[in-house]
Amino acid sequence: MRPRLQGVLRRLDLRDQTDGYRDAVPRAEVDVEHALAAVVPICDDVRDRGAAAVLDAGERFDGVRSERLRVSAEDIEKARLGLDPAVLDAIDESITRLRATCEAELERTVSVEVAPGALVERRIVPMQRVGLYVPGGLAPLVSTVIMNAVPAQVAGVPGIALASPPQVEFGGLPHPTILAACARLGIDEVYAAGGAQALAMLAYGTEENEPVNLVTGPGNIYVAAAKRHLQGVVAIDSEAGPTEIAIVADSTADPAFVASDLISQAEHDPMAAAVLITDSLELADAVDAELTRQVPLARHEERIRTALAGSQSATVLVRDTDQGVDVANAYAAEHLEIQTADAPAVADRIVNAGAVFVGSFAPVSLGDYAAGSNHVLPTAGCACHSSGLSVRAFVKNMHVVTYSEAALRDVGPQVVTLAEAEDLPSHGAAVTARLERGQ
Ligand SMILES: NC(=O)c1ccc[n+]([C@@H]2O[C@H](COP(=O)([O-])OP(=O)(O)OC[C@H]3O[C@@H](n4cnc5c(N)ncnc54)[C@H](O)[C@@H]3O)[C@@H](O)[C@H]2O)c1
Ligand SMILES: N[C@H](CO)Cc1c[nH]c[nH+]1
Ligand SMILES: [Zn+2]
Repeated sequence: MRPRLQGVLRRLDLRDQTDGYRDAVPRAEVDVEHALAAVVPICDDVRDRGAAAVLDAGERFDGVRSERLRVSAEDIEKARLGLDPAVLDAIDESITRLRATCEAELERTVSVEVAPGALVERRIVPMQRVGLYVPGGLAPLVSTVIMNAVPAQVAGVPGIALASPPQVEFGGLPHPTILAACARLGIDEVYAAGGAQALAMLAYGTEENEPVNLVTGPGNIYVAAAKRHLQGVVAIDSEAGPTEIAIVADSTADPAFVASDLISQAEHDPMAAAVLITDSLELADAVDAELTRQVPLARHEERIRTALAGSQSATVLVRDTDQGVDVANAYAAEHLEIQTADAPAVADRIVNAGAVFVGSFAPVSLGDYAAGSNHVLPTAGCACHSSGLSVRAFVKNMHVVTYSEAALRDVGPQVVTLAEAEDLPSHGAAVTARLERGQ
């Protein structure tokens, strides 16, 4: 049965509402919390049985049993040689732009002399070993290799492992374009593993692979749930689950652009969310007409129809752009486009979004591939507390404290006083012992 195509997007009228937007905005019926029930036993099985459990889960969910988890150097090289030169050029452009952003964003070591001879340095150190996840269920997301790997490399991470689902048509290997992108970036530790089992493999380690300190990358609802479950065993970047696009648009927006951008992200997953927030009934009608025209022309029409007809997608009617901004901030979309008069001023008022795309000529698709921004972004409202992937995810801050004897003598009495106030006199004694020795 075909999913409902009622005016393409259902309408939610919030024009009379003045608060409570967080509960009113569209959300998927199945969320990360629900998916945990499927994911926890998979992760536990990988923790307990190692590589065999990863291969079993691959057979069950990806329909193919890989010969082995680690992809051989020969298979990576074969994929590199088979890559279309035009795709290679596009990969290189994407790498160059993202690298420029990452290099500028990398924080430097800061040294502060808080008193004479009293030095506190904030040293930036890279994570030592990270696991990058690249989706491959519905589409081989070669661009996600770039979005994960470039910030890790700019941060100086010495150990990088990457996992992507085994593909039936490639004999249980990840998609060859993904392998070719790995070759281009010099990543040689690649595993044919997808979903929760891949993340558990990276987090716990198996007889085939060493565990990592951090797992990054996007994926479907099961990948997002696995990240929530494994957080603590490893660090994660954010819960970057099924794609979302919200567009704040007024009567000045071009309905054909708005519709094509909604469709572009609905193309990812039947669970993808596409939300138009507008104060213009005329625009809402015109976007529906454009969706009706454009959706049947799309290659992944069924997936798009399902996403647009789902409870997670809607047109939200608002009184004016000010209310639109409030609704957008309450929704905290992964991607937020602003297609209004004076879009930069409206964008300045956005505080919750994974990434913001300003004006008619910055579609989300640009950011997906080659804007120089990162496309691994928090979903399901997590943009209220989490950030998109960047070099910052791949480094730690470490304070390094160096005091001379005179500098310790200077502040020592205060340390002793505070230690006494906390009823921890041995703390104070560790300082007094030094001060008495030097007298
Ligand atoms: N937020 C972001 O930054 C971002 C970026 C790119 C893509 N995405 C999202 O990534 C997702 C890619 O999804 P995908 O499915 O194509 O690839 P995927 O690689 O994320 O997921 C495929 C894996 O899902 C697992 N799986 C499938 N059905 C399962 C089930 N019933 N129970 C347990 N595990 C199951 C399988 O192990 C399979 O290997 C899309 O939702 C897309 O919107 C998000
Ligand atoms: N829109 C996705 C982020 O949600 C990223 C992507 C990769 N390829 C195409 N799009
Ligand atoms: Zn996309």
